[in-house]
Amino acid sequence: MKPGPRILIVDDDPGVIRALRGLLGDEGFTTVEARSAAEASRLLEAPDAPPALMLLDLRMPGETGLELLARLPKPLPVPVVVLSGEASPAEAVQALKLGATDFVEKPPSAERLITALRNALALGSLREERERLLDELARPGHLVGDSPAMEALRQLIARVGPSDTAVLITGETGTGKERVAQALHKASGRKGRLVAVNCAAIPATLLESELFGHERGAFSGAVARRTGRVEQAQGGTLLLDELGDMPLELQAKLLRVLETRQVERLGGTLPVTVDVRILAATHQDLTRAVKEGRFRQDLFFRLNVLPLHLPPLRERPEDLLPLARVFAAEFAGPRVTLTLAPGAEAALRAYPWPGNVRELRNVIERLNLLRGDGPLELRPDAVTAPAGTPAAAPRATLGDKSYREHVEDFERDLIRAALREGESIAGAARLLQVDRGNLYRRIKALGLPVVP
Ligand SMILES: Nc1ncnc2c1ncn2[C@@H]1O[C@H](COP(=O)(O)OP(=O)(O)OP(=O)(O)O)[C@@H](O)[C@H]1O
Repeated sequence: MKPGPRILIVDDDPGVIRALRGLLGDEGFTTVEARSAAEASRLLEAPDAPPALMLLDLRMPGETGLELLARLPKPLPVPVVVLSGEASPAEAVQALKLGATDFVEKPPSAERLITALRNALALGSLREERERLLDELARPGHLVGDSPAMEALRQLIARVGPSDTAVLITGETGTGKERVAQALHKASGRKGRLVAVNCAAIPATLLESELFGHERGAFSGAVARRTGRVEQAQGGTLLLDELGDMPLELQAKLLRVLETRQVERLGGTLPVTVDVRILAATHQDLTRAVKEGRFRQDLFFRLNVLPLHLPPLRERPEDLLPLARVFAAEFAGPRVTLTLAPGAEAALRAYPWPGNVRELRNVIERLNLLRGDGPLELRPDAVTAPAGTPAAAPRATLGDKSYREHVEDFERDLIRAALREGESIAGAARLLQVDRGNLYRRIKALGLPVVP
């Protein structure tokens, strides 16, 4: 039989230790014992078999239980249940503040003690799971997902990461292109930073100086010298996001940087040599953009040496649940786990996810906001009326929606039509006679896909 969880009993009274050892043994736990705080810390640090929980007496000669709790790193290395006879309520509160999970009075009833231990162990493993998930998410560029496509992508990134070749990352909006760029930067081992420039969000007139920098007085308003993003990425990686939206003249300048590895600041005389790895991301079909004369063929060839494609989320259903769990860990509290109501997984798989992983993240965030104190349960209706697809949802009557929601619905329909007709953000912005950067921010705020 598999041995039960190891409990570290810390008590200066050998009689108490004996009694607890018997009681816990009967319940299937194994025990390890310490007669002082110093001995307990040694056992906690033992690298081979750390205990799963510490049952700690507060009153001990020498260092007390409270002093030991105060000294241990936070969060505590193992869940702690405190056990004490004459401890005052103030001490109990203090122990809980120092991270103990529960407090049991001596002499404990067997039932109360065992319940406290089981609860503390369950909470400990939930915390561990949550920490593992959060850790996974926090690692820049860590790609969550169990699909064959994601696995292949991880392998490819490990292989091409260390080279200096430019990479073109393609995929629909929200599929994780920026995250892949972070993964590539991490795998490159390059010492410099990853600098990202969103070519659609910056007005075309400012993009050139943003990228290449300018000397003082290069144009009216250039009151001080400014290094561009390319130079800021020196020794690191430059991500050109939404590259399909870069104006043609700038494409020529970018090609020159790729070929010569030198940049010229606006108004500058001497070129600056740069050691920068270029990554580009786009949701647009660049082959079509080349045919239509919106994108330079030579630049396309230069970047397309290493194309990396991210399939839409609807084509990799194996990633849905792992991603949902990671986002649940990100948004919900430590005691909350994501559960699935009957039919929820089928609903996730049936839904087309036009906003891809970003939309799934929004769904989980909304679910967490709406749950109040209740459980985080994903029900099939969580994805039947998503933001940004009112066509699929029944039209609400006037009374159902606020003024703001009506206006936003109208805005969504309008922008979607402009994107269809204009074929890109730049085209839509021209049709609507608005600034491209502002339009881009509105699209994101309304949860719309940036694809026409
Ligand atoms: N495989 C993944 N693992 C973990 N998080 C992911 C993954 N893919 C996407 N995300 C998360 O989903 C969100 C959208 O991803 P990201 O910004 O990388 O998409 P994108 O393709 O660059 O979008 P856009 O084209 O709109 O700029 C981010 O919060 C990102 O961290």
